[in-house]
Amino acid sequence: MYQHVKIPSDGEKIRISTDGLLAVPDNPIVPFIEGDGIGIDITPVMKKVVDAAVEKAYGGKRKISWMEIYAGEKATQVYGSDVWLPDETLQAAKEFVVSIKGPLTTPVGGGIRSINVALRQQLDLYICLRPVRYFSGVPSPVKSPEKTDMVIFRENSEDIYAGIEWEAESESAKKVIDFLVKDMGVTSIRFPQTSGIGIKPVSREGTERFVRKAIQYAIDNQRKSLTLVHKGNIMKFTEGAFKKWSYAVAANEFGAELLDGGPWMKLPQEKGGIIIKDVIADAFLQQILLRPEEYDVVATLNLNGDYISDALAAQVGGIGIAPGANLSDSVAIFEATHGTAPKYAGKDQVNPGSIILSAEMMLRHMGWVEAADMIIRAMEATIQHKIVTYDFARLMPGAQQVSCSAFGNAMIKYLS
Ligand SMILES: NC(=O)C1=CN([C@@H]2O[C@H](COP(=O)(O)OP(=O)(O)OC[C@H]3O[C@@H](n4cnc5c(N)ncnc54)[C@H](OP(=O)(O)O)[C@@H]3O)[C@@H](O)[C@H]2O)C=CC1
Ligand SMILES: O=C(O)CCC(=O)C(=O)O
Ligand SMILES: [Mg+2]
Repeated sequence: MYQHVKIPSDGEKIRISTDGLLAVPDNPIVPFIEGDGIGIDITPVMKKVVDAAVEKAYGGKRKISWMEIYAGEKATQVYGSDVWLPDETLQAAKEFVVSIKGPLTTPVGGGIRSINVALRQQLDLYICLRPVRYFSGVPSPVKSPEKTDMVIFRENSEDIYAGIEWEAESESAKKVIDFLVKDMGVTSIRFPQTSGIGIKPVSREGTERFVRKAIQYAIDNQRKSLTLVHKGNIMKFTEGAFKKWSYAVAANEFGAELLDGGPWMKLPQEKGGIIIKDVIADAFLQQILLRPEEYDVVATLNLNGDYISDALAAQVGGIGIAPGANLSDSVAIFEATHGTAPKYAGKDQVNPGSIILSAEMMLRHMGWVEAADMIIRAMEATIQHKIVTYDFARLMPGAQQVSCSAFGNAMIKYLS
């Protein structure tokens, strides 16, 4: 029973069958969170484009029944001023299996650090999957943006994002520092009286389940390489262990063998002969600009993945068209890489491309590939016709600058 969520009477649930595959009815109920800030602009446009693509692809045989669920500022209006992430939102995301969300503001002074992070942790959405590809015609700060074609696997449940930290000069921080100094023999806290403390948990189990999925993705999608991006030279038992455990999964579970004496590895030919390699995070950030064609699937921890997502998005035109998915072994929540961009909220101005492409990933995940393909073609055609929102128009001579909703309407016109 739901208190404020209205289940559409004309739809059916997506289910997970006994073999672990999705069973998607022709009229699935898909929960959506509108999102804060520019959520009010982009989410309705995304729904309109998706509905039009599904209608066109399946001639009315298939249709999504959208069901609104709440998080962020809208949840506080519906459920009460302290309720940023209602339990029934989590329940609906689990029960209806596939959802999509707009961006959510991090509440100032609330009990929750980030509602996005809380959603990922509470539903154990341990993979953040963010493909980065170039759409021809998009303005980019690099000379050959088409060379960037990567898929980021960002570990989504561990690392410094676990939110284990204590404020400087608090009783808790003092206690932890005392323990570190007296019981653990730590001598390297430079200013113990005034240090805040954060803890970075990275586990073998978390790494293994995550990198297993990333390698399988690389095999299933015929990718050339998988690069582990880490800062293991400095953080040996977290980032370094991530690298070590990941190579071990490649060897023990996928039969990878050392390449030229290692540490790089290669999967057997029947698994695509994919190269498994690693690079230190700072070097990676310069190499993606200098030689992006050398990187394909990228597997990395949470904080590195956050930085890398925005950096790579910029290379192909910015976070206006950067899609993503948060995945567990059962539940999926699709969302854009960008945030709530508050200064543009309600102005019908921003690029709805990120959430539309996130919905495209959702349709593909559901097996509705014809509608997904149509969305990709419509995005390509709209940009080719130089019909773009402000973010692209400011770097694109001769472009026709349109509003967020007009961009969606242009995409609908070019659905084919
Ligand atoms: N998953 C989520 O829900 C996320 C939520 N957040 C939250 O969002 C809030 C704001 O974060 P902030 O750091 O400003 O980052 P944002 O991603 O919200 O915005 C930063 C800048 O990116 C550009 N931008 C973002 N979205 C679009 C779009 N759709 N179209 C065109 N340009 C876009 C704008 O650049 P310009 O000004 O140059 O036009 C904008 O000012 C914070 O509360 C943060 O915690 C942040 C990231 C992810
Ligand atoms: O939750 C937030 O405020 C930030 C999330 C974020 O930056 C991301 O998912 O990339
Ligand atoms: Mg981010």
